[in-house]
Amino acid sequence: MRDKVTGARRWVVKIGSALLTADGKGLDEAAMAVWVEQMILLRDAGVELVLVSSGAVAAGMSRLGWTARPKAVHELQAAAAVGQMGLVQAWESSFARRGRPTAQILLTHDDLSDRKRYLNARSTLRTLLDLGAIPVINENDTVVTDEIRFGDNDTLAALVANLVEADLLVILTDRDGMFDADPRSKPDATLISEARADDPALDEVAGGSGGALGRGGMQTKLRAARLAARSGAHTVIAGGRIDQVLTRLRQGERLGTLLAPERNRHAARKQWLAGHLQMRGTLGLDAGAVLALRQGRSLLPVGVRSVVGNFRRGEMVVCKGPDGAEVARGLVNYSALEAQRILGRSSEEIERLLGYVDEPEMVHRDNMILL
Ligand SMILES: Nc1ncnc2c1ncn2[C@@H]1O[C@H](COP(=O)(O)OP(=O)(O)O)[C@@H](O)[C@H]1O
Ligand SMILES: N[C@@H](CCC(=O)OP(=O)(O)O)C(=O)O
Repeated sequence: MRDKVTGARRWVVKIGSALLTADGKGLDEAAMAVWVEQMILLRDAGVELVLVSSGAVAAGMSRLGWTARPKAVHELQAAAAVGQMGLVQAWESSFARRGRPTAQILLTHDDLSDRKRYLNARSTLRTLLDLGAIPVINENDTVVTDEIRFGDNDTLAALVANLVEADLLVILTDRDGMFDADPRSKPDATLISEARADDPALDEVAGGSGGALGRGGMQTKLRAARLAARSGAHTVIAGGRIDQVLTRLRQGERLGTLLAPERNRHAARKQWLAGHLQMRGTLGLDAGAVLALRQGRSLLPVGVRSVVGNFRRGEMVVCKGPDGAEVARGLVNYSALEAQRILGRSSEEIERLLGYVDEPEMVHRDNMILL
């Protein structure tokens, strides 16, 4: 199963408060530099990386000289605002020393539930990845209210993994992975090396909550693995203090706990597409195209009769049959303008009509859900 780790091309790496703040004594910049070193090597080897970093509240507490985590929300938010400055400063300067730009992204729940903001966040993140920058993400703690908080960054990291369609979510924490019982209360607990994310037996073992600094504990990490699995990502929960942990994971070493999605990436992606993207337009199909789609084939321009809407390449469209009934939904390979020009034509004609060919299909079957 570790080939899923070695072969992963897009990683989301989440580093929790417990690790980042050297048990509450400010940011552990030496440890951060060691992770940066490894992330630089991964990035140079072609792995696209998104970093989800906690630690703003803990870093802020230390900068403000507070020893106990405050209870009042506005105090937590103030600490986060102070701490976030130090947090991004530390990541930025550490990556910059190795010539990699970083980009700060602070997200709230609304940013991921509102379709338009979701797509905006998605295209910005994709652009940053294309540019080779390392996005550093945290929750926008200063503006969230209790009801809409992610609260723990495990959940945020999983939603980010969905957002960028990551292959792998790596959750680094202060334990070596998920144990078959909370190691705080059972020191002889053993590490679970591999499991399926949806295994109900895991609910029992991940019962305890987080430590003094972190929020989630194993429960939110398990939930995160299940959320990430929805878009087909594997999750590794591993010890951030293990020597060269990221590099060794990449090399296939069986470190930490690997949680596998129940469906393969392909099937999971289709299911996830079904619920997550806004429809941008409609393609009207002829009867032959409807039949082809029902047989599991891709939609070719030749079977398209009409184009409605103003969509861009990569956006979601509805495919309707001659009777107006919805047949499928999928990500379209051509913009509405381009689609208008190639509809009813054979794929061989695309180049002559447009001057280039993106794909021979209007909608590829991998990016389509039949209804
Ligand atoms: N089954 C388990 N295996 C490992 N750790 C567990 C388990 N159940 C609870 N924990 C606790 O979860 C803690 C990690 O979560 P948390 O403190 O939220 O860290 P982070 O800041 O990295 O998110 C561990 O220190 C551990 O005490
Ligand atoms: N946004 C918060 C992170 C919340 C939190 O504690 O997360 P985690 O340590 O990952 O369980 C912060 O930066 O302090």
